[in-house]
Amino acid sequence: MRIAVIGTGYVGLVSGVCFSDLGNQVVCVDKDERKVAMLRAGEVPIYEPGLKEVLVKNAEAGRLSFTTDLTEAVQQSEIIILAVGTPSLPSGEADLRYIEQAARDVALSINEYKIIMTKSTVPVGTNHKIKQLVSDLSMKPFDVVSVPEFLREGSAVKDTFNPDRIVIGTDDATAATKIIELHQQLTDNIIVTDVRSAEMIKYASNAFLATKISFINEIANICEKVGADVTKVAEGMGFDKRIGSSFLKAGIGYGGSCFPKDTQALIQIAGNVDYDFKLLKSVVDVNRDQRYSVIHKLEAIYPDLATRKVAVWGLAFKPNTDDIRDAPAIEIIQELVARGVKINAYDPIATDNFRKVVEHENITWCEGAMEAAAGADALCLLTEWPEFEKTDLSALRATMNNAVLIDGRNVFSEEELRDKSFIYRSIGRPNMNTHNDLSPLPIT
Ligand SMILES: NC(=O)c1ccc[n+]([C@@H]2O[C@H](COP(=O)([O-])OP(=O)(O)OC[C@H]3O[C@@H](n4cnc5c(N)ncnc54)[C@H](O)[C@@H]3O)[C@@H](O)[C@H]2O)c1
Ligand SMILES: O=c1ccn([C@@H]2O[C@H](COP(=O)(O)OP(=O)(O)O[C@H]3O[C@H](CO)[C@@H](O)[C@H](O)[C@H]3O)[C@@H](O)[C@H]2O)c(=O)[nH]1
Repeated sequence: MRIAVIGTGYVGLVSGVCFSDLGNQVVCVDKDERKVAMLRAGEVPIYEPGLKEVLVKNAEAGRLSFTTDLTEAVQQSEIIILAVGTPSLPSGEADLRYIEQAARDVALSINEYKIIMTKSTVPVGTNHKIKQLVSDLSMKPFDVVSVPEFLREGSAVKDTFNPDRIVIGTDDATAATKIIELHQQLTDNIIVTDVRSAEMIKYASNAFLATKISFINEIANICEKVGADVTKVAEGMGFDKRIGSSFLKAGIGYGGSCFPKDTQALIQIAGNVDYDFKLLKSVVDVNRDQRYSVIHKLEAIYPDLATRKVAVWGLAFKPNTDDIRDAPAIEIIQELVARGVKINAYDPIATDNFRKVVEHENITWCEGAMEAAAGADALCLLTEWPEFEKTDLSALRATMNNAVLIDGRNVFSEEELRDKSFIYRSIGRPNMNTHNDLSPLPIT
């Protein structure tokens, strides 16, 4: 099939690469000339493991190309995939200006029958609006199909080639057949629904996963007070197939370009039809508070926190990505800096992106983990990059001014820390937090 993908963010790029790898002819369109020039040169504008290899392979095979010329791309394709951003407005509602503009651009370019397949996450009813918008501008035949995307950053290639399911929302049987054909090599779990249900499946899925995270974070907070270990609690719960073990990792809360935005949007979608989504509002509140748990733990150790130097390991919202959109590290570092704390920050990949959003004279950007820890009064681990697990804790203790470790992602274990003389705080693991055997060094 001949496919045009509009937007070369995570979703557009990975979809384009996947469909070309399946033998289709794919052209990816972006209005950002810099991105298109990079992609044409075989460079990938985002850090996503495995993406570059498969992109270059398909580009060299002549199945995948990149352009800024939307009209030509649309005219030569049968299927047009909309994969542009739908960020949050200040109200929390999804900002539909990019998807509406892309739909208009497509409408003005249609020369013959097209299937417009929306992969962007859009509020319920948006695909009907897109249909209206296109038919207002074009007399040519077309169908609009909602195919929400479920990939995760950091494992986007694997997720796209091995999806748990494909959801196809359409009212048209012919379009459904064509889109099923496009995906049938990927999975047998293809669910065809009406358009509104497909749109809702995406929001409901993200809201449910966010709920699991806020739930386990609240359990963690109670564990700290009653003397239980949340990692054991989550393990014990996860063996129950009805609960499942995934998305039960307690920490400093969820971030990223999707959960914060999509939970807010669903609250708004509900509000627009006079439904007060109380549960999801609490999920969002819990998540906001959870980010501050790191600061509360620091304050409990250092009443004079403002005079201290704190190392931060991890700036990206999760490991294996350079994406810092709504990363918990942003709010945590901004709050510490506002209090006068000096920060040594380090991330293996995301520092350049982070500096575009947070810049302050009290922040020193470091090239390595040990460099960041040198002379610090405390170290906060905010992203569980694999390299942090391999830390030589004796060397870490020796380089820090005070051996205080706040582990926001429960990376280290009690065994590893025994006899290392750290004051150690993690999330929901009270035994370690009060363990006298750790013989903490006196704080200077
Ligand atoms: N990032 C994810 O992991 C993920 C996963 C599932 C779903 N989604 C959803 O997919 C959508 C895209 O997210 P993303 O993170 O991949 O995108 P992004 O915001 O990183 O990139 C969007 C791209 O679209 C381009 N663009 C915007 N308007 C255009 C137009 N009219 N013509 C050509 N190009 C245009 C922009 O220049 C940009 O490069 C969002 O709705 C998001 O919620 C994202
Ligand atoms: O047990 C867990 C799992 C995740 N997180 C955090 O949750 C956030 C999101 O993680 P993840 O879901 O792995 O990454 P995303 O790339 O944001 O993917 C989510 O958002 C995408 C965009 O909608 C969807 O496509 C995916 O299915 C959905 O998992 C990150 O900050 C994680 O640190 C936790 O705190 N605990």
